[in-house]
Amino acid sequence: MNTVPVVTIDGPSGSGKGTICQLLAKELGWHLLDSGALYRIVGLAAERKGVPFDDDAALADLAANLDVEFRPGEPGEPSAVLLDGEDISNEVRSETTGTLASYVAVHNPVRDALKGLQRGFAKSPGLVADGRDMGTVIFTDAPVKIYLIASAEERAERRYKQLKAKGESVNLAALLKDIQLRDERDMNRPVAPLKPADDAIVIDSTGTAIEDVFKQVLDKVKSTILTV
Ligand SMILES: Nc1ncnc2c1ncn2[C@@H]1O[C@H](COP(=O)(O)OP(=O)(O)O)[C@@H](O)[C@H]1O
Ligand SMILES: Nc1ccn([C@H]2C[C@H](O)[C@@H](COP(=O)(O)OP(=O)(O)O)O2)c(=O)n1
Repeated sequence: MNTVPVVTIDGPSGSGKGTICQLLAKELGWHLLDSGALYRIVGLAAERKGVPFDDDAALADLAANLDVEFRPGEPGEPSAVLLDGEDISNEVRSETTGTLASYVAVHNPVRDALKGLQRGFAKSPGLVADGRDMGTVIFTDAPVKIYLIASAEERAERRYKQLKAKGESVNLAALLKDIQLRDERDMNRPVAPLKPADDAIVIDSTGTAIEDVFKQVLDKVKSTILTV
């Protein structure tokens, strides 16, 4: 039984998990687990080391022995990610790496290899956990579970604006297609598929401002955890 309070926020790509998790962790002064970053790092490491994406044993070995370090960034900035001592922060967050992550994430041995590492993030005073299976597999007894969704069209638009702001050349139709393919792979894999936990609160953020989504989540956390 986990005595450290955990809030899980799961959902598809572009639903706003990362944004809401960062705001919440900052507001509460809690730890943050970006579980997607772990799958991204395994995907990137596999590509760099030439490990085939269907070799689940070799991928799991890679996941279990990652030489990875997270260095806290400036206030408001994401932390830097170092793989084998090299700063890979930019590659880790690219759309291509998100796709690689969703390929390695279908393998049960890879997911098993990352379980202990993820659960180790639950430290006092609390944890906000961002991912696909935080509420259904990793932190099943979390007192607050949120499942964040938005239409695929709006998620693609959000990504388009985000990448454009970073100066990347992007194509909206291609982004929508990528999002739909990733949804399909994440939701239909046999192990830990993306779906709401039975006790999750589903929030549809389509057409809803970030501040309003955050308020809904914070109200729920306050009424469930912070009053007991
Ligand atoms: N409710 C919202 N309305 C509009 N834009 C949003 C909303 N939530 C998130 N965004 C924007 O969408 C982009 C993707 O959000 P992010 O939090 O990275 O999603 P995820 O972690 O689920 O992939 C970011 O640029 C973010 O600012
Ligand atoms: N807990 C998790 C987190 C991510 N994954 C996989 C599936 C996702 O498509 C990729 C990338 O996840 P990530 O949350 O970083 O991606 P988005 O920011 O939502 O685009 O990793 C997973 O299987 N389980």
